Amino acid sequence: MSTSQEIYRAVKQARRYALEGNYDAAITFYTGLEVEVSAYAGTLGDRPEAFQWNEVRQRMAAERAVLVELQQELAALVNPAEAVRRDRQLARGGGAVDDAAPAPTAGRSPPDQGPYAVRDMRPAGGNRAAPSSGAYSGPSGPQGNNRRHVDAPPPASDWSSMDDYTAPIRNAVRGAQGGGGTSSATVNEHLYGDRDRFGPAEGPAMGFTPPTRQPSNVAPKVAPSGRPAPTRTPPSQPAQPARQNGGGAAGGKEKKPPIPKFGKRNDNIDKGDPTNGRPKFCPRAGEEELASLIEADMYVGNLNVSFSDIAGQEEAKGLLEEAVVYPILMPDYFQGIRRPWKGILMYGPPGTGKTMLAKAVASECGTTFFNISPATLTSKWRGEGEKLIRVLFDMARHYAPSTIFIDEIDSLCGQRGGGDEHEASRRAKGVLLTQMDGVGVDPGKIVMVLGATNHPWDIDEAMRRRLEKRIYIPLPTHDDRIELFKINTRSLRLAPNVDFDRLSKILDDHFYSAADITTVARDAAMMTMRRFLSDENTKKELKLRGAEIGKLAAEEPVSMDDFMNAIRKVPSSVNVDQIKKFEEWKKEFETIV
Ligand SMILES: Nc1ncnc2c1ncn2[C@@H]1O[C@H](COP(=O)(O)OP(=O)(O)OP(=O)(O)O)[C@@H](O)[C@H]1O
Repeated sequence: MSTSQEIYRAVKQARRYALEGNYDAAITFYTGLEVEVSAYAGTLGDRPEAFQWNEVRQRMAAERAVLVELQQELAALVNPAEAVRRDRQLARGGGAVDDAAPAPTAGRSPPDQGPYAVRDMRPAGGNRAAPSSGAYSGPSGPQGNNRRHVDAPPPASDWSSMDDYTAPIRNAVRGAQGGGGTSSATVNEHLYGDRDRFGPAEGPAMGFTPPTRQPSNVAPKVAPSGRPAPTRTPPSQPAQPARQNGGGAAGGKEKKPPIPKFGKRNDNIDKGDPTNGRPKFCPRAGEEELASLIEADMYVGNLNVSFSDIAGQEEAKGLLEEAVVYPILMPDYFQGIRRPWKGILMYGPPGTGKTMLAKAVASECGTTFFNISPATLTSKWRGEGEKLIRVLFDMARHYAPSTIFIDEIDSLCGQRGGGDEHEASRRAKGVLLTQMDGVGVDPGKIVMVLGATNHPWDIDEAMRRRLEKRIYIPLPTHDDRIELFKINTRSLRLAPNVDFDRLSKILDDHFYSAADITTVARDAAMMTMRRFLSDENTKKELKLRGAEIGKLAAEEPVSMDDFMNAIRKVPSSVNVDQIKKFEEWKKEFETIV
């Protein structure tokens, strides 16, 4: 077989790998071919064929450069750190960093590979031929075989098909480079119709101000497989993605789910549908499981907690209203210097209602609520934590306006650098910080990060800075305790001697949390049953007349003594030292309002 035929076949194979997206294999092929062609041309001296082969080698190098560029763009799309690196490089005026393949040097094989051995990076199980079977093993060049005649390369028209393979993606890449935005964001827009399809790149480190834009009415096109299909439209003809919610007038705004008036429940919300009628989030291939894990912790609309269920905490409610609810209700006002806070931290002793407040906020303003525990992010998914966080923020943006609630945020973002800090959780933390930097970038997609902690002093400085608004959730006051007793005994019959004011005074200076008072009320409420069952005869009849006895016990009023006994039995779960520590931290770190 002639050299030209072998090389021609090998180029076709390289292009096939490129078409399949197996850029690693294609680049390796090209690199090997360039070496071989260069060596062969060198043996031809001054013959015209040598010139022709050198031209072919240059063409191969150009095609390889396109692939290297594509590979870097794709890496940047999925990896914010890579995106930052690329953006910096582009800002410096550099082109693609060709670190994926060495420059061809005659007679030298690519590093770490046998001549032209191909490392297949494609996922296993796909419809593909084993690359090793088709790998180009080098032409029977002058070094290896006796060459009987000099081959000229095939005619130029035969080499022209590479463009067909990569044109759509390359157009998107070029559109990005010429489009004025971040390259990865613009590529996202061209390919997927959504600039932050894979989450924004690192904010401040990029060295540019991310452009603000109107709320997106762009939905990714959905391929039959259920995954978004690339919008293969050249930059001159911007993609026209399908409109969400079944269409609407051109240029119309995205139809958002109705936002209930503050303080009222939104009964129109479809509680059975976590997407609330919106197009379902399409995870990237391989991230479906992570997306469904997050979906399990995702709620829309009414979470059955309203501000009126929460006793006291009036100041905290007011601050949360201003920090979370109003920006959603008045997005145009909360722009520029008034932009919503990146993150809000609720801190205070345990059982003071931090979780309830987060749920009430989400219920009151109809946001999508993601209740993520650090355990989800770090334990089972150790190593996947970074991806999980990125998918979480992707989903939060997709279902915006959203609230991401991270309870015990200190356990995820504790003081860094300790020797025992697991590398994976250090990386996960880094991704969380980066994503938080990106939440305020798009005013059309409000995502609030609401953290809660009982140990604010354990939160590291980087996270503390991003949790810009800090709200102390203190122990209940005298009046709050009265309200707590009232809320918790709404369904009970109370004896006329029950005096909540007196009970609250008894608890003064004893550091009872709201949860402690709830336990006291619950315990008191059980006293009527205990009284009934202290009678041995009634106890014996329980199996026969259980329902009837239960009804009688429920009708029995709960007395003041019941509450007093309950207080004796239920100790407070907070002590004076803890309160002092909170107040010191508050003095040092709480935002002044
Ligand atoms: N302000 C409140 N009003 C009414 N009930 C409350 C209040 N605070 C706490 N509770 C009661 O205490 C329980 C625990 O509250 P919640 O989980 O919101 O507290 P937390 O501050 O998040 O606690 P932790 O820090 O331990 O997670 C609630 O289910 C509720 O019964």
